Amino acid sequence: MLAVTGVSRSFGGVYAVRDVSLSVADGEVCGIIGPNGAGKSTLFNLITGHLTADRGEISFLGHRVDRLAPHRRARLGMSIVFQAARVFRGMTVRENVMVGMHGRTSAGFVSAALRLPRHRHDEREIAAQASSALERVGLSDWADRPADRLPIGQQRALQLARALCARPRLLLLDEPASGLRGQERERLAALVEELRAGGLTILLIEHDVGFVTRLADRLVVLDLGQVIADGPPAEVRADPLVLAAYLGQAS
Ligand SMILES: Nc1ncnc2c1ncn2[C@@H]1O[C@H](COP(=O)(O)OP(=O)(O)OP(=O)(O)O)[C@@H](O)[C@H]1O
Repeated sequence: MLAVTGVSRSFGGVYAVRDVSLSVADGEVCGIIGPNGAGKSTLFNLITGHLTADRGEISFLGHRVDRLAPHRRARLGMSIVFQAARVFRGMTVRENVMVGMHGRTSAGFVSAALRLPRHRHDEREIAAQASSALERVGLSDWADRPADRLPIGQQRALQLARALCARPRLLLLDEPASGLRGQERERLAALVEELRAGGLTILLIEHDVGFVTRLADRLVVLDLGQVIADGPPAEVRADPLVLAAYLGQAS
């Protein structure tokens, strides 16, 4: 589904990502881990299109995407949940999910402004899709409540619902467990497991190695911008190179 081949990116002459290759198969959950400064965020942004590579190729569903803007990659089926994403205040949970879906409907802005029948049909369609996404993430009971009252764990679930509305082929999660503790983390892990069981392909970068080990079919480990291990989580975690890279890391 996704193939990254020989991708490099440097800042001020220093490599953040160097000659990285990895692939994600259909239905797979792939985790990218690595110590601080390893290049995880840079690689994530290269895949989403928020950064461009100096060298290398990125293909998604058979299309070369490495020169495409983020919204064009999104249109092909990449959907991102950003780490720092917030909910919109003053809106309900359902409205938060519906926002952003309007641009994707067939009727468009003019018909929306004039409130033509097609627009009303689209509105119903959008509301139905939002409800189904909220059900998928277990937020149905919260749909009509103010989004900013949600606990942080459920705000993360809301962001997932928003991403699912785009019917992604590949879901990209940026440190989904950050800021979550105990039960909230468990709930999010269970949710990602459910999405995986439903056949969704997921790529996540994560600081919390325990969280990602449990969820991923495969782990790719970066250190100093390069891939130092790639394989099943249990194997990768026992790899001497990986253990050495994490040695002396405080977190
Ligand atoms: N916009 C930038 N300008 C200059 N240097 C950058 C930029 N983005 C990243 N870097 C550098 O590239 C290297 C990799 O950073 P990156 O943020 O990708 O690592 P990371 O693995 O995500 O780290 P962390 O876990 O701390 O978030 C670091 O040395 C960082 O300082």
